Order: sequence, then C-alpha cells, then structure tokens
Amino acid sequence: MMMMQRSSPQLWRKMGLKAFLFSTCSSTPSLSPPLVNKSLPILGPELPEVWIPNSSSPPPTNNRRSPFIFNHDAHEQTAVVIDGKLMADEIRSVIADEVSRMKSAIGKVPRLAVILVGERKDSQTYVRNKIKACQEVGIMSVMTELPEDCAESEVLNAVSSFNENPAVHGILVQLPLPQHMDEEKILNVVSLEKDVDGFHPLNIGNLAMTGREPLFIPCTPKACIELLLRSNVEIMGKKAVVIGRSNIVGLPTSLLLQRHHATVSVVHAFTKNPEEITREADIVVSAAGVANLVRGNWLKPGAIVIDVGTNPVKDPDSEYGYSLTGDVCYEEAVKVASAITPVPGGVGPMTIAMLLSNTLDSAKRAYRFT
Ligand SMILES: Nc1nc(=O)c2c([nH]1)NC[C@@H]1CN(c3ccc(C(=O)N[C@@H](CCC(=O)O)C(=O)O)cc3)C=[N+]21
Repeated sequence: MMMMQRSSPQLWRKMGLKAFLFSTCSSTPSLSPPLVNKSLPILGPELPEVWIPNSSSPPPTNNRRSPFIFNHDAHEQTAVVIDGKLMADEIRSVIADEVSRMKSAIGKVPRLAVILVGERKDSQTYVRNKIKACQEVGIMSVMTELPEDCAESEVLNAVSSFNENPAVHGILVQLPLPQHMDEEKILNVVSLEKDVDGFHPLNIGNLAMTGREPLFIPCTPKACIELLLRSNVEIMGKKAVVIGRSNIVGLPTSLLLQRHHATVSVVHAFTKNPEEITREADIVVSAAGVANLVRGNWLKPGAIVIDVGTNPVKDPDSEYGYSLTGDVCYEEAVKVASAITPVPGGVGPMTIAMLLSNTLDSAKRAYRFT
C-alpha cells in the first residue's frame, strides 16, 4: 500500500501493466462457445431493474424526516443536515436578479415550455411546482397538456413547435410518459439547444467524454454536486458510490462525479454485495427509488450522504395519505454519516433550482447575453 501511495505515475502505470499481464496469464478461462451469437448482444441483456433489499431487520416504522421530531435521541446524531431548500433559495435569488438584469438590458426573459402527458398526480404536482418556481424568478412558462391516450405524434408535434419557437429557450417533457409511447424517440427530438433536462444523448455523451462540454447537465445530478460543493465537501480523490444507474439520475451522476475526479462505483439491482461496496464510500449518492433501502450499516462512519429518493410511502397522518421518504433510512443514517440531505428539503428543491439555472443559461446563450 505504502509503495502505491509514494510511486510515480510512470511506476504506477508499469505496475498496472504487470497486474494486467498477471491477470491474463495466471488464469486461462476457456471461452467456449465463442460469443458470436447475435442474440447475445455485447451490450448485455435488458433486464428489469428490481431491487430486493436483503436487510435482516426491518427499518424503523416512523418515517418522519425532520430532525426536530427526534429530540429524544438527538444526542446520537452525528450528521450535519444539508439544507437543500435554503441553498436552493440562495441560487433562486441570484437567478431572479439575472433575469431582471436581462430584461432591463435587452427586453427579453427566459421561457420554459413544459409538456405533460396524462393525469398522474405526482407528475401534475411536480410540473405545478416547476411552473411556480419559474414565476417566482421571472422566467416565463408555457405548458402543453395532452391526454394519457393521445397519439405519440401529438407529443412529437408539441416538441417540434416549441423547437421552432425562438421565444422558448427550454423544453421539458415530464417523465414518465405513458407506456405506449417511445420515450427515446420523443427525447431525441428535443432541440439540443433547448434540452434543459440534459437528457439528449449528445448532451449525455459529451458529459461522459473528457474535454467535451455538454450544453446542459441534467438537473438532479447537477443538484447533487451543487449540494456537495456548497457544503464544502471535497470530491477530488474521494471514493463515491452511486446507487442506481437510471439514465436521468444514476448514470449522469456517476459521470459528473468522475469529472470531479472522484473514484466512482455504481451499485445496482444486480450487485451482489451493495452494502459492502457502499460502506467503502466517502460520498454516497442514492438514486434507487426504493424507500429505506440504504440502512445505517451500509455507511462508513463520517460518510456524506446525498439522498435522491422521493418515494411515496403510506402515512395515515398526512393530508394525502402518504408522505415522501428517501432511499436512505434517515434515522439510522444521521447517527453514522457526517452530513446528509433530508427528504423532503434536500435534493428536490435544488433540482428545481438547477432547472431554472439551465433555462436562464439557455436564454443567455440564445441572445448572446453575458
Ligand atoms: N423531464 C423530467 N425532468 C425531471 O426533472 C423530472 C421528471 N421528468 N419526472 C419526475 C422527476 C422527479 N423530480 C423532482 C423534482 C423536484 C422534487 C421536489 O422538489 N421535491 C420536494 C418535495 C415536493 C413535495 O412535497 O411534493 C422536496 O424534496 O423537498 C421532487 C422530484 C423531477 N423529475
């Protein structure tokens, strides 16, 4: 270990090469039959991402997130609570100033177009929150609502008309789309210059490649990094584990952490020992979409925890019969981690701030306003 730490990059590379030679020479697995069959694509089989938590004890039943409700064991808490709402408010106030500076200088304001298909209650709430957030900073918004059973071509037409409208700087197609629609086809049509969600394959590709700059970085991954940076967490050289590999969160978050020079492992539904791998991490970003998946014993003492999950769980005490819970078992994690984002009030509000920021950047780029 000591040798490794002191060695020069050249020596390190040589050692790497040696290790590679050993690994190829010491074991000679027989590769039969050869993998030439087209039905076994080299990209791997597509399998449903189903998480099976294998924890021995059930998580605490009280899912309340607020640290204030846990006064009785507050002395056991080691973690600083990262206040995403407060940090997002600070960013939103800077955005509001920028929007008004733009308005008085060139008489233009940014505009976000939102396309909502279907009547999902959660999607309606998210979209309403995004539009309200736009209003509060002076960003204009326009929304197209389409019924669940509309044709895919209607969604494509809505995207195209926003693509062609020069007064629109950002286009957001709320996900998930109804089952019968081809999400890939629809997202591919969103103009690269207006892709404020950062879901276009070219934006993701440029994010993945060293030395290239995507026009937009997806909002939730950007929010995770912003929360780390504003909490003065050093990312460079740290071990980070991302739990989940979705196109919209897990994958781009792992890419972005690598661009910040973290050593990144991705844990997913087929990982054999997720808790062991996660326990190695200095920084844990969980985006699995499974309530209370990450238990206290998954964490290294002092780890930084960013909880992306917003999972609805039954809660008879709450107004709508359910409340939002993260992927991380908060009550356990606050006793182990050194910092943690709450749900709600962590990544969610910051995600919306990043959407506003991307929309402002897009408008500035369109008008060459600096
Ligand atoms: N094209 C697209 N872009 C998205 O960015 C996108 C999407 N589709 N589909 C759904 C997910 C989910 N998402 C959230 C954003 C903010 C909160 C948020 O602000 N949550 C609040 C709580 C909100 C509440 O209490 O209802 C919080 O965590 O404090 C949550 C979730 C964006 N998504």
